[in-house]
Amino acid sequence: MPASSPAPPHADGPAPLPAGAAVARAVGATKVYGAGDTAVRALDDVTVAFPTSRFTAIMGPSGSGKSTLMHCVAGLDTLTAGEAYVGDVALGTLSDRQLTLLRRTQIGFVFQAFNLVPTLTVRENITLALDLAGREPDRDWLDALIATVGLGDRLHHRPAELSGGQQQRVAVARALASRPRIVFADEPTGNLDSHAGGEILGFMRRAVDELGQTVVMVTHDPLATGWTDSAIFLADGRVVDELDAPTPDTVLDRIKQLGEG
Ligand SMILES: Nc1ncnc2c1ncn2[C@@H]1O[C@H](COP(=O)(O)OP(=O)(O)OP(=O)(O)O)[C@@H](O)[C@H]1O
Repeated sequence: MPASSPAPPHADGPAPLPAGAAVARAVGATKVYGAGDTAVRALDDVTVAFPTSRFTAIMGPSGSGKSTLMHCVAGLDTLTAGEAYVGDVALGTLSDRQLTLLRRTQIGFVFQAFNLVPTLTVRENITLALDLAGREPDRDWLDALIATVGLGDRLHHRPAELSGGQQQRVAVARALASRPRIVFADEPTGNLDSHAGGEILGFMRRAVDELGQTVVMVTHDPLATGWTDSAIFLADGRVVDELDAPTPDTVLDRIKQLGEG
């Protein structure tokens, strides 16, 4: 696949952002679930930015607010206070319909469960969202994706005929098919063995390096963080640390320090 400059969003989308600009960000993000004695402050004044064409990990102990942060920045959940932005659009100003449209056109999702449609082929799964939106896939982009996924000979298979790792590669290709501005991955390797997990992480790394994608991944796994450009650490709903060019060793050290702190 040819190397390319940072991927402009799909032709229907907004103008490309300058290099280093934040594709998505949260400013003073606070999320409280419930009320009164049982209220849970899942996010407590979080300010973070996810720069374009970077692979960022969100780490932290169970219950620290990782998924909540991702869901609020991706427009799947709303904040109690503060604001989340995709590009320069403040999500809190959008109607439900506008939010759905923004998610559909600008954001890709990968979840721990692969969520493929069992009756469709690999190729149909990859282009499903585009087909539903009546949009023509960008052929060169799709070819590059399919080559990167390495499933060119499986395009007419159904998900049940693939291994878990292969199914997740299809799910990642599906998330990238519409050339979203940003891809959010929630524990994408959680259901995979370390070999298949490494393949998925390598694939997302290539999507960032070669296709200019922006990827944000929630993970518990220090090994997975080694594939990313930076790691943000949450604890009790707050950002407590950030690490550039993380390695499994530096991440483990940091987790240990945070645990002792
Ligand atoms: N819908 C909800 N209603 C009430 N409380 C919630 C809801 N979703 C999350 N929480 C609470 O908010 C806090 C943060 O949860 P969140 O799922 O964001 O953490 P996490 O870091 O992603 O955890 P894990 O690693 O276990 O997935 C937790 O205390 C959780 O119990």
